[in-house]
Amino acid sequence: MRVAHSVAKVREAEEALMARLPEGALMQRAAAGLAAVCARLLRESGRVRGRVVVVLAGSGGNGGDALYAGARLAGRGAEVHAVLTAPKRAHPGGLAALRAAGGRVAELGDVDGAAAAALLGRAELVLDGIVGIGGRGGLRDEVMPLVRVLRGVRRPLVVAVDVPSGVDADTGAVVPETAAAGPDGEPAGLGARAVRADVTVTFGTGKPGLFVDPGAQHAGAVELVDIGLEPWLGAADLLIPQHADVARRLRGIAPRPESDKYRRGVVGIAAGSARYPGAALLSVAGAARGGAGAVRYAGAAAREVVRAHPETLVSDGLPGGAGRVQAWVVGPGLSRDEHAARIVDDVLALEAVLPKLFDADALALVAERGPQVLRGRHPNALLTPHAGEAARLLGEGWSAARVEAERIAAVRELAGRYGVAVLLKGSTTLLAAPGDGPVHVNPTGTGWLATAGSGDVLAGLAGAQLAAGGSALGAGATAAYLHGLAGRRAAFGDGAVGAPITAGDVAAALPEVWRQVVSSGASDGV
Ligand SMILES: NC(=O)C1=CN([C@@H]2O[C@H](COP(=O)(O)OP(=O)(O)OC[C@H]3O[C@@H](n4cnc5c(N)ncnc54)[C@H](OP(=O)(O)O)[C@@H]3O)[C@@H](O)[C@H]2O)[C@@H](O)CC1
Ligand SMILES: Nc1ncnc2c1ncn2[C@@H]1O[C@H](COP(=O)(O)OP(=O)(O)O)[C@@H](O)[C@H]1O
Ligand SMILES: [K+]
Repeated sequence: MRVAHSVAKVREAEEALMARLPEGALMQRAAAGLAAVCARLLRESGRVRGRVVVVLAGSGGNGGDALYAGARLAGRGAEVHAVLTAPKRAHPGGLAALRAAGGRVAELGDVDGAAAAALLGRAELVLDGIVGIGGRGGLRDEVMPLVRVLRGVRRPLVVAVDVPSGVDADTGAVVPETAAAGPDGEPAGLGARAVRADVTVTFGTGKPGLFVDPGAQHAGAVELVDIGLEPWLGAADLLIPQHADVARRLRGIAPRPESDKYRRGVVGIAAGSARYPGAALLSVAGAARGGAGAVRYAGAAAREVVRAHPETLVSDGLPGGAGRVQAWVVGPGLSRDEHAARIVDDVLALEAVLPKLFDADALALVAERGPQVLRGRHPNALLTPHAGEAARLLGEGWSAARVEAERIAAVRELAGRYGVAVLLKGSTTLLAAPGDGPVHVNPTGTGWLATAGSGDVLAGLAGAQLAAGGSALGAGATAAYLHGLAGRRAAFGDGAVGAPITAGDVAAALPEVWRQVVSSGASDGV
């Protein structure tokens, strides 16, 4: 399990630890770890000696880390150039160390467009130490010309110090660039007021913004440097499961000699309608490969379902009359007509403790009825909205865009308000349960999953995991993890190039990624 802590918790832990250490010791630990990662990255394509490293150093501790790390790399023979983005306030110790090691220093004002392009064009590695956890808002105007040049040059390896400068360390939010041209007449930027890194070397613990889009896209691969904060950190705010965590659960629900299909769990699917029969097939496809012993289908697409999945137990009535199940999935392709409303109300009338997953049209119907139909009544329910559905559930003041910009806050608010577990889908999928516990971030997935019906497969898969047992949060996190891996497997195969996939391809890839996770579960794989 990877973890992340809020900036406030990191600051508290740093203070507690610093009080026990000689002045500057913590920054030296950070800089040593940072330099070691940079040296390793440089050695992947040769030696450290003679390589051109550019350090972008701001005025705070983040710039200090970057300058000290630059000094260490210069000490190993790299040609290190620092650009001070706030020259009068650059970290004095770091600056002295870099100079003493033979590094060259320029001020931001001396490095205009052409000079910046020439310098960054020669760089093989750029250390982004403009701003770290002390950053507020997107990068300021004075550093944007440099950041735009960095974006434009033949890409050197960009290593962000602690967090990519301009990314909100707590939320992952970035400030988009305005469409207008920059102050020096440089072309209008298309990206964000933030650095885009290949690798982020973060200190002490992960920061939430490194794992949640759009911050995650700016962070690249995240490497943790241990500076001894752990004993002072307290509970994590974010958990990021890895192969080993998911493998443990999958091993736990694997069939045993005494298993039969009922003991493994039966998942019920109330999905599809005369208008959208496909959603029923895709939910059943996800459920059938999702780890339950059997799938019951109740609804208008019974005939199509049994033709495509002959192993399914089908009926065309309401879920309550379909026979015993260990978890119901309701919503994909259901429509929002009176009959759909009857189906949702029928599921809401089932035994309170029975796990129930609400997706798609069922979420719209739940939103109409209000949080009180779930809160305090269905402790094992799971909602699986995308951003638009989440905004509808949250109501006034929320839009899909706001949910996407404030995903962590949105998923927490939903779980709190409805009193149930919530899986918020999107480019970063998050899960939360009611209360102050950590939010789970799904680290798998690919943009190729943004294809019609892939959410239906996820709903079926998550329902099967619910039927197999355990908490709604655990079932949802496992389903999201497998679904993301299956999407990658279907889109990329064994290679690095993705291709379009269908939702059916995602379901078909599930057994393979299941095996992959369980067999490699001893090591952290993502
Ligand atoms: N504490 C420790 O023991 C350890 C800390 N460590 C390291 O220190 C980092 C935290 O250092 P920090 O607190 O000095 O803040 P930091 O991230 O450098 O930023 C502050 C500066 O940025 C500026 N600035 C702000 N927003 C901006 C913007 N949008 N665009 C541009 N500039 C902006 C702001 O300017 P001001 O508002 O003052 O004008 C101020 O000068 C942490 O991430 C880690 O790397 C490690 O060494 C481990 C030990
Ligand atoms: N940009 C993206 N990157 C990664 N995964 C994505 C992205 N966009 C969508 N997804 C995933 O694809 C699935 C889409 O589900 P959903 O929005 O319900 O679509 P549908 O209703 O068509 O099935 C979800 O699992 C979601 O997390
Ligand atoms: K940084």
